[in-house]
Amino acid sequence: MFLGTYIAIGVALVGFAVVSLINARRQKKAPVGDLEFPGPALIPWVGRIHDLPIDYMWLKFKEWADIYGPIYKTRMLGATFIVISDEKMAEELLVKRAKIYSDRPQIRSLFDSKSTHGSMEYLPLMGRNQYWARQRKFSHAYLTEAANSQYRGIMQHEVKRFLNRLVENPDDFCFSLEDMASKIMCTLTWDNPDYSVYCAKSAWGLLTQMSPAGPITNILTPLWHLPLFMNPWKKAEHKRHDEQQGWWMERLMTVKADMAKGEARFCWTRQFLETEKTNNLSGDYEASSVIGMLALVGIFTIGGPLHYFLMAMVFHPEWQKKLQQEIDSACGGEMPNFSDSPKLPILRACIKETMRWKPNVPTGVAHEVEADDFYKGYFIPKGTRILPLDWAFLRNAVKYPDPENFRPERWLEPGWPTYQEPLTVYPNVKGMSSFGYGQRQCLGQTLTQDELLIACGALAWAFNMKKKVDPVTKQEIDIDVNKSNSLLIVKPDNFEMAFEPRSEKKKAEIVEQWRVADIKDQAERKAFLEAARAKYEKS
Ligand code: HEM
Repeated sequence: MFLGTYIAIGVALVGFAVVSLINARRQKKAPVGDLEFPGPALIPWVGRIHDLPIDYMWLKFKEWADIYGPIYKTRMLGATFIVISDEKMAEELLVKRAKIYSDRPQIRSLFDSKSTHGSMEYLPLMGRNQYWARQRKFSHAYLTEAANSQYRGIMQHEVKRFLNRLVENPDDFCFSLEDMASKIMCTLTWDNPDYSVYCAKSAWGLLTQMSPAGPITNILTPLWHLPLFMNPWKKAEHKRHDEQQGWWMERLMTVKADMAKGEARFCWTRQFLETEKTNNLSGDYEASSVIGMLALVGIFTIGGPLHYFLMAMVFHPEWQKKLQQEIDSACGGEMPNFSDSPKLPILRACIKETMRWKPNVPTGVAHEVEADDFYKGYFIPKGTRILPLDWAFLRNAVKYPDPENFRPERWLEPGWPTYQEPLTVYPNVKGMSSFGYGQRQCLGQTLTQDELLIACGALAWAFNMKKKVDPVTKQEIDIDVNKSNSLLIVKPDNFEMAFEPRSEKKKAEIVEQWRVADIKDQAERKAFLEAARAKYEKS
């Protein structure tokens, strides 16, 4: 870095510190007579940034919850956080008072993440504004409609490809697993699974950019305000942003061009373009963004539980066995289908317990408060960020005895606090605290539930999932279940394991099922195109 850059950084930091100190002095104090939230002692301006680790931040938040209680306050570089680790309290604030608890904080290292200035790009990060309201409605309609019709066939197709890839190249499973999730989303959005690799890369680019563990400018926020010519973070974000938006727009334009020739099959983009006049989005740019965003979200969210399900199976062969027995008897030897769900409580329990054991949004997603408020005698000023700490909710030993361990029986056996009947319906993952709260609750719950059911069911139907044996030392290769990234949405670090087809017959079946599915898909695409071209030529 140039000397000038260091000087500018220094000036920016000092300037920011002065402004923040002035703001801190001006900051609203709890009205006299009202309680101050408990919480760790705070250093002016810095708050607790000095001892809040970037890695596995949720563990520190939980540690503080164990000391300061289920609701406490902390500050980081000028922002006030209320951290909640009691589900009832989260509901009281984020659901019952959703009217003023549903905004989002600004993410420093994204341009206009809240869409305050009309960028309309990132639905989950938007403030509670008009763009958010209409995009939420739009996405909700698509995810619901898709649940009823389109995506189930797409999921089954991609799961068959995934199993075949595991037979052909088992060591590449971390890639093929995420690629499966990406292909499902790329087919739903643009009817083209070949976009999957780029789309997944783009998804992680955005997720990194918005996470506290991403660019330093999300923590040392003043650095973001350095002039562009000496600001590598802003330059990098310009590049990432422009590429991503350009790619999303290109996808929409490709579908539009195909539609003009009658060559576009069903996908969300075609659906948008057909109903453009009746839906209330502002046009192509906004539509390309909301659709592109859904594609990205469906990749980095579902990847986490899929990875952790594999780990759970490796470490709990007894549950793997029970699961395989359940699938074999309930599905008559076939790969599980959506309609088998009522007969597969053990599968649903293993999936739900995976999401409880290793929640993949462990800190929760922050809501920002839009007006001064009081809760249990405590003052919550406007602008406070509320963090529903999912890691703590799911480690509540009263609701989840033996919380550190993978115990699917807590969903299956009477006597456990979480047991619920009928087992044809429960357990299921919808409504888990992991999907958030109130007006901002996750829109992808049905899609998640269906994809996990089909993918995890297929894995248990097809393979014995085991530790891998090192070919040289002949020792089993260990897996560290506690190592992951520390982004807002978590997945474990790549690990090694083995996928042993449960029999030669099954192996042949996996290969054959994919061969047939692939031929059918290609034939359908070809027939559609030929029919469209014939029609076009006639007209
Ligand atoms: C394991 C899977 C998933 C988890 C754990 C998860 C979790 C979450 C969480 C915690 C939020 C924020 C809720 C809040 O602020 O209170 C959220 C929002 C959202 N999720 Fe998911 N999600 C998952 C999968 C999906 C999928 C597959 C999609 C769609 C393809 C999706 C679409 C969305 C959208 C659009 C929002 C923004 C809602 C808004 O801001 O109004 N999610 N999700």
